[in-house]
Amino acid sequence: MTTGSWTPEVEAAIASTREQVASLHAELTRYGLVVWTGGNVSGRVPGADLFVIKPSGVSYDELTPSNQILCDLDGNVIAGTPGSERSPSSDTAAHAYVYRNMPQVGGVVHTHSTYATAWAARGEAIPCVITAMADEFGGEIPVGPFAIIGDDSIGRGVVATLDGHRSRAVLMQNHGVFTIGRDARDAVKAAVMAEDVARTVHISRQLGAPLPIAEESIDALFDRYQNVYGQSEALPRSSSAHGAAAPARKEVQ
Ligand SMILES: O=C(CO)[C@@H](O)[C@H](O)COP(=O)(O)O
Repeated sequence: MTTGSWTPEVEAAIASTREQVASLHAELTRYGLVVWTGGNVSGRVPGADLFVIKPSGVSYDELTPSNQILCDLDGNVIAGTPGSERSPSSDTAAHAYVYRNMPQVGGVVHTHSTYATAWAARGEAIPCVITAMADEFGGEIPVGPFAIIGDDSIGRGVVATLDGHRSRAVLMQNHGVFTIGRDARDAVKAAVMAEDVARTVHISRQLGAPLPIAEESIDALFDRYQNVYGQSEALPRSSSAHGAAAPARKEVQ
């Protein structure tokens, strides 16, 4: 365990990240991506070598900003901080490895969502056969290696698969989904959309052979969705029942 004292700006960033990570866990249950205490969300603290992650095995309806766990980028819990009396998520080493090796990533999510995990169990990438996949993932959702939980081997598999890949989601073989994003909300969106397209493509395959989309069309769809879709940053944002409108999308490399 390490301890720390920070500037008022970093303290504020820590508090804001705790709020965001705690509330985003409710999106995983809202969209049916997790059961019991499975899955987890983490968020990098802007301006600091820190991230916030859920406590291990704690019921989703008990998660609050103050019981999220603050860690350094080696996955060490910061002693004396709120929540530090509990053990962090069992995937903390994986999340930490991603943050250390993908500096552009601001959020990481893990689920065992049903359809995406069924594809992971077969070790098969989800082919890009619907425009929603081109929009969100810029192509297929790839498969990462089988890796046992508990050290950074899952994180190594996530980084090895996604670094330089347009997809923000990876199907870790025989395990489940890991997603990355520019922040925790973006990573949660990737997890929601990964399960949605996994279900659609699965159903399509039950009816017959889905038709591929030409690469140039995938590129055009991805570019439009990442750079044109939604509201410009300059326009006033309207909040919605689902929270503030998503900011203009930027591609996570
Ligand atoms: O995949 C696993 C367990 O096999 C974990 O990711 C759990 O799904 C969530 O663990 P905690 O975050 O509660 O420790």
